[in-house]
Amino acid sequence: MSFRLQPPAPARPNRCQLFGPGSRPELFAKMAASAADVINLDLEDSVAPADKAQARANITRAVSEVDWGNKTLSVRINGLDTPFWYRDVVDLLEQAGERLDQIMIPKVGCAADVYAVDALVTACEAAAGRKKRISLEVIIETAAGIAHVEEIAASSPRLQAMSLGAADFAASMGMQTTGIGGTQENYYMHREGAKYWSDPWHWAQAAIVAACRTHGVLPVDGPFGDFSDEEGFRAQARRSATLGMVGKWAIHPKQVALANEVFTPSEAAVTEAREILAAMEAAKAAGQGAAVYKGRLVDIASMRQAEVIVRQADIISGNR
Ligand SMILES: CC(=O)SCCNC(=O)CCNC(=O)[C@H](O)C(C)(C)COP(=O)(O)OP(=O)(O)OC[C@H]1O[C@@H](n2cnc3c(N)ncnc32)[C@H](O)[C@@H]1OP(=O)(O)O
Ligand SMILES: O=CC(=O)O
Ligand SMILES: [Mg+2]
Repeated sequence: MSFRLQPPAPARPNRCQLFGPGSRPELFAKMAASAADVINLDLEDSVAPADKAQARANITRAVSEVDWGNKTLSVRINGLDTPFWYRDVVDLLEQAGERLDQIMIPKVGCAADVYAVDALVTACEAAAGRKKRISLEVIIETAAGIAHVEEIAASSPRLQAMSLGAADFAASMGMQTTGIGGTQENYYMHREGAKYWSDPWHWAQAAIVAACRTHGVLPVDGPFGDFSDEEGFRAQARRSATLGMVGKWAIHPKQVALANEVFTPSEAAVTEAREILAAMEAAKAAGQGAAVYKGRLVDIASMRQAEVIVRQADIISGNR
């Protein structure tokens, strides 16, 4: 390990973030009753400009009126290039109840974007005498966002999570697709008459995971637009989990169970992780730094790998 240690990410479940437009308040109770760990009430792209004020009022009321249980309650504000975002922050902080946990900033392009929202949140919190410190999450969904991903991950002690927003990311990068996540028809290699599809989101996900893990932020995979394609969602989510992401968005309630399934370590994986830890404890007691587990090498690095899985399972079961 470097002299500068890697800080742990917040110890809270974040397997699924369920989105719903602020302009559809009839969905709020259904969202609250879902099995998602995080609720994202949206003021941004799922709300038409003419509906922004009403959506703000709907959300402000629902923060206190709906029973959100033990979910993380987050509101996605409008981007810093719009005339809406400051009013989103001020109204939420002045009028929404203490139940609000988090504000999501879309289309973040540099650390100063987070600094600006942090400064406004800090002033509003103090002026309104709010007791609970609001946390922040960001979406990386522009060319500038991915180019500055590391400084964004380091931007504020309030920052808890960072998502990849595949739709806006594709648009900003000039990618020739209207697909939101998943396999892209024209992204393949060709060999001996066969096509081998590759994953155009992989490199951005890996950059987000590295930035997040360096600075103790939760890395999250964003939307998968085709909610009728369950296997497509599973495949993308499994890849994200394997890369180190902790969860994925649901843009339809059908996707909540899929995300929870993929981002909850299986019983078999947890059992194996615990067995590796036990094998290594026995090896250490015998003065060894390495051991054989089921015919393969395990050493002290294997303990760190196993601890990732056990920690994730413990966070989800509420043991941490
Ligand atoms: C690229 C991005 O920025 S993604 C993030 C922003 N986008 C969003 O927030 C969109 C969120 N999703 C939605 O608005 C909707 O799910 C839509 C538009 C995709 C589909 O809406 P509908 O046509 O109403 O969906 P559908 O008819 O399949 O709904 C089935 C049931 O789930 C409910 N439902 C639909 N969406 C949601 C939701 N987001 N949360 C909770 N419940 C929902 C419906 O009310 C319906 O309930 P019922 O069985 O009691 O009648
Ligand atoms: O905001 C999300 C996206 O995919 O764009
Ligand atoms: Mg977006």
